[in-house]
Amino acid sequence: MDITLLAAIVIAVVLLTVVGFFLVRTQRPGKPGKEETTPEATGEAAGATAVEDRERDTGTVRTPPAQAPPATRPAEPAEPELESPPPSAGRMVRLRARLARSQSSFGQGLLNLLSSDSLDEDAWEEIEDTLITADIGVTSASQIVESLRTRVKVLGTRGPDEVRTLLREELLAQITTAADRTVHTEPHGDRPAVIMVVGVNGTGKTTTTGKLARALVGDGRSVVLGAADTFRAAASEQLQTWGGRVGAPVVTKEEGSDPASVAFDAVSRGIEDGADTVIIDTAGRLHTKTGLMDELGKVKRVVEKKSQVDEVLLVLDATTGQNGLRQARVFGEVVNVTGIALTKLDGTAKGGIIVQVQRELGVPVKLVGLGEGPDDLAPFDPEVFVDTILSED
Ligand SMILES: Nc1nc2c(ncn2[C@@H]2O[C@H](COP(=O)(O)OP(=O)(O)OP(=O)(O)O)[C@@H](O)[C@H]2O)c(=O)[nH]1
Repeated sequence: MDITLLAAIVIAVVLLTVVGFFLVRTQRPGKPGKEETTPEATGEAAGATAVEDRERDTGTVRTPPAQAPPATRPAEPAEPELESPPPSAGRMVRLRARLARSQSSFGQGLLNLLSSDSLDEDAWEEIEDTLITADIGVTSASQIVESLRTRVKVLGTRGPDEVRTLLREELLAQITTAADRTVHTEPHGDRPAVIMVVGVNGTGKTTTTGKLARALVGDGRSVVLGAADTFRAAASEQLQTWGGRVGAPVVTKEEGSDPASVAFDAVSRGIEDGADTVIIDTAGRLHTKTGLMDELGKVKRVVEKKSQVDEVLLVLDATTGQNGLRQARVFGEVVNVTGIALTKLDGTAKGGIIVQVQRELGVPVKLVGLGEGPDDLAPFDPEVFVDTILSED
């Protein structure tokens, strides 16, 4: 055999052996190697890299990849049943027992003094002191006493009914103002009415916002709530609970967000939804903190870019007396308060604050809080108030 032919055969055999060895290796199962990478896997990795790049570029929050649905779905949580709150009309009459409990000692004290056998100087002074102790204010107290002295003299006799009638008229003359007590909740055109709820810490703003929303729903209105108290996370949760119970959507943002932006979004949502009323709960702030008061002014100005503000309700705690008046003055300067919601009237005998706050601020008390229950907020009715504190039962 030719030596060249032999060499060619040997080389061919060696080549076939080497190729055969590699072919067998690649078909054998073993550890995942580079050659095992699937196109899908490569695509996923490329996709992930693209997402990461986008995130790096835009700083957006990453959304977790969609999970494959489980074979059997867990049961949907049951929708909470919506409550049907009672309408707002006649609430003060329903809550008169609360009012009688807290205020009637004041009324009865006055009636007893006026009915005493001799109405001498000391007695008149005591009547004036009783009125001042009830936070009615010095000016109003002396006006009431002056007028009563004159009328008692003219009347001559002082039977219990006459005394009651006199006192009723004098108290009503001090409480009734020409100002309108309507809470302006009616939408105008395609825009909802906008109500801002303001006040110092702990007066009951969030509670009043929630109670008012309930009362409006009870009156057949649709309401959107704005949790612009972004300072206290619990306030937003509290409001969501109030809203959830009556099906009122609550616009919120994370703690520390700009309250003006929450308020703006809440009004936008109200317009989109065609809601009747938007109520914005704001953070409690001390009237002495200029920065915080400026922030409140900003919230109102930002809302006004979207819609007029129909009502600014100042929430005052009836138990804080004179301090409440100081707060009212400063808030009035910053946001043009249109009405007072006087809370915790069930917890104090100093209902006379109603007279003083209206006189000082020239703004009517529109709502009164008479308890911690969800429906313990009532439109203020001066006649029911006076009749209750002068009633014998
Ligand atoms: N007895 C009584 N308690 C009330 C009334 N209104 C509110 N409260 C209570 O007052 C407390 C404070 O109420 P909130 O609504 O949290 O007060 P807030 O003004 O929103 O508080 P901040 O957000 O901290 O400023 C709660 O315990 C309420 O239940 C009322 O009319 N009567």
